[in-house]
Amino acid sequence: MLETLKEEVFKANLALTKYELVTFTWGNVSGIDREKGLVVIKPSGVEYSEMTSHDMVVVDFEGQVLEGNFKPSSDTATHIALYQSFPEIGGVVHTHSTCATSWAQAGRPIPSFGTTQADYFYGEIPCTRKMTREEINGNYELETGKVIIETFRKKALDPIQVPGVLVHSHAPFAWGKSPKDAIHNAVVLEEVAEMAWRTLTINPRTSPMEQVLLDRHYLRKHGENAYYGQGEKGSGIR
Ligand SMILES: O=C(CO)[C@@H](O)[C@@H](O)COP(=O)(O)O
Repeated sequence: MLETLKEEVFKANLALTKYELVTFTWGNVSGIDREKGLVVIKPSGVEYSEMTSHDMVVVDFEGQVLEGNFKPSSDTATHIALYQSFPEIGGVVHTHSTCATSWAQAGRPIPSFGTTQADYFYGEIPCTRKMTREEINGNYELETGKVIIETFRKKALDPIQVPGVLVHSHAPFAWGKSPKDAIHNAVVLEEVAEMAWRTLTINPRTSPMEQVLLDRHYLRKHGENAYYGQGEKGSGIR
């Protein structure tokens, strides 16, 4: 079942190690088949070096395992909540990458200080509120998804324009049109988290970049008038 998507999700999970976004098994990637309404996700706690594409787990929107020899990632309910609320996304990544996680632990959004971030995120990378005791002791992973969605709704953010978030006291989630695209955004998120930290170390009073520069960089790579790269006008960066 869903062999192509399994291969795609497996390769994306391996990319987490290639880009040094995970320690041990602290991360997961999933992909969705929107037509079938099924999600393919990494098995929980299985070493990346031992994993094969056949170990990927197929779940439905209720989190029921339809195929797979392993239990799905412990974060499956968060991934499903994001797929349900953000209908345009096709892949989700969760990591505990060092710099992005440090911002999440500090409970601070990552300001848009420069064009590296502006090329991928149309503004700051938000941080959720702290989760309540009831949320943590309840259906924790589902509630994690809900607090992300609440953050985007309250700030009126478009998940396509801002393809990632920091979960307070936890770590980042990123997403994209596909599992590969989500990995791309997770890599950028970690890079800009480190750059922002260093920027504030050099100058604690650094202000966010000018809106005109943010617009110029984001919009030349995304949207109908995008012109960056080799594709047709409007095809965007990837
Ligand atoms: O945050 C955590 C654990 O606290 C998980 O995201 C991480 O360890 C990955 O778990 P899975 O192997 O995907 O179940």
